[in-house]
Amino acid sequence: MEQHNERYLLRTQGLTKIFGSLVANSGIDLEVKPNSIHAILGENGAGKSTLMKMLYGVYAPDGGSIMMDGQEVELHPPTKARAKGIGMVFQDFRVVPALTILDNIALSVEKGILFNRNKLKKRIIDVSTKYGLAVNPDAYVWELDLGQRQRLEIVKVLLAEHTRVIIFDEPTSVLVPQEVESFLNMLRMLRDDGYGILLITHKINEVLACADQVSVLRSGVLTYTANKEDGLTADQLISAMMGDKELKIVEKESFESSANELAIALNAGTIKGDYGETVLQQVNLQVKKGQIVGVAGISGSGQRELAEVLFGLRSLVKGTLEVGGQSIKPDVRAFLEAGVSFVSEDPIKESVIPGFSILEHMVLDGMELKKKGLGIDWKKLADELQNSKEAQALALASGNRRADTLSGGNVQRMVLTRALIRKPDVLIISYPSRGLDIGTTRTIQQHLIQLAQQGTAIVLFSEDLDELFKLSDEIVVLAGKRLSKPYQTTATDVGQIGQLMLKGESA
Ligand SMILES: Nc1ncnc2c1ncn2[C@@H]1O[C@H](COP(=O)(O)OP(=O)(O)OP(=O)(O)O)[C@@H](O)[C@H]1O
Repeated sequence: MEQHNERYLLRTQGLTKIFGSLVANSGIDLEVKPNSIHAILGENGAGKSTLMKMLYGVYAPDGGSIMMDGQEVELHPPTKARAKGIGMVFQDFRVVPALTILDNIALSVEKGILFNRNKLKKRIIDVSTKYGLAVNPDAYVWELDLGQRQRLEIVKVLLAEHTRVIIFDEPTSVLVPQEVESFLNMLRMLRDDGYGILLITHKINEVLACADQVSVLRSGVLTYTANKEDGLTADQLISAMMGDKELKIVEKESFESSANELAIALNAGTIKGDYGETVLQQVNLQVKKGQIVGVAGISGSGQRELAEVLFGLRSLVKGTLEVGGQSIKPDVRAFLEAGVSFVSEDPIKESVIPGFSILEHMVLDGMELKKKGLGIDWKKLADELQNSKEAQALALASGNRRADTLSGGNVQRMVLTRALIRKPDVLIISYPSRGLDIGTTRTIQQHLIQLAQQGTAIVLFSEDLDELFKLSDEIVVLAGKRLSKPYQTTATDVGQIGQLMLKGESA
């Protein structure tokens, strides 16, 4: 990396961004130093992504200035930011699935198609080995799981010519717990090599583990900055983020089902993946009314395919599926009518129509339509949504907001509200707290517990073992194309479930 002698690599003064009547960032003063990891914390919608997008040149600021090398710079559009040495690893990866890793990187770092394949391949291997990133240049991107795709993005940024500031937007939200430690190690290595790192995260333990400096955004204003030498603590950071609001404690009583009524049952199900490969073989899953069954497994063990079968988005190759004691055909309408709700693992990609408002999303598969003459009574729907317990608990934005103007966490709140507002008999929910700030995470967890107490059967997919243990009555584990028998949460522990995740039930 090129050496620079300034005290900072990048500095903003009074940086401001306005969307219509909303001031998303107001008067932000921020410094990125070399050899430093600067974590940015803040609740959903606080303005973190907006700030990062100005630094990466996606948005032009509406006010304030950005300095690099002692001079004011213009970073918009991103080509300018990249030329100045700023790289960004996004949450949604900007890669071409049909191409190999090598070709994807060639597209972004080489000029023209006449690049030297062997030379570039060697550079990819060298940089990925140096930072422990383990990528195979010849692998196709469609074959890669999310963690591998992220490593590709990082290699791309590192191979760009002038990179010295790297922005990571919630990088660990796509990683399984086993990958997080090596990711943090890589960040430390980058820091030690002189890079300035900006890290957006909702996970306080990650901040405590690696940040040299922390800043907190609240409602678009930078309200708090502290350095590692000042002694960072979790309590201090949480109260800087949340102010007087109290962080809820999630509590669950042990599950006792008097009815023993099965709400959803998969019997000897065999499931194929997108490419015709067998993903799960002869698996059984039974969830009673009012019960929460957690599904653990390392990513790519069949979570997505199983969840899709449980909502009629994918057919079984063999076996049967019953909802409320009745067999059901693989058709989403039938599942909705039978009282099943679904939250997919990647709502932004799979469940959101960018030009639609929140309210329009609600009626897509959530709220009952209110008729007015021959049309829909939108006003009545909007009132019903705004007054609903679910929307209020999750502080959902106003119903007329377009989904593509929402922050990532606010999209997740919309999708969760939509699934919960129907008070489903069965809820299939993947990664409920992905992208949510710490306060909202607790709210949704408590809400799921309450929903189960009112009789909803919940199948909970999560990579967060703490969350699975906190919420589930039983945990089942996906490994080696099988689903384990159910383990009572009170009679097992993280160690046993972790072993099962790695080795399956023969372990
Ligand atoms: N393109 C846009 N048009 C209108 N409003 C926007 C746009 N992008 C963001 N906003 C609004 O700006 C505010 C800040 O959003 P931002 O995405 O920066 O928040 P964030 O802190 O990154 O949140 P999260 O933790 O949920 O990702 C939010 O109220 C959001 O709805």
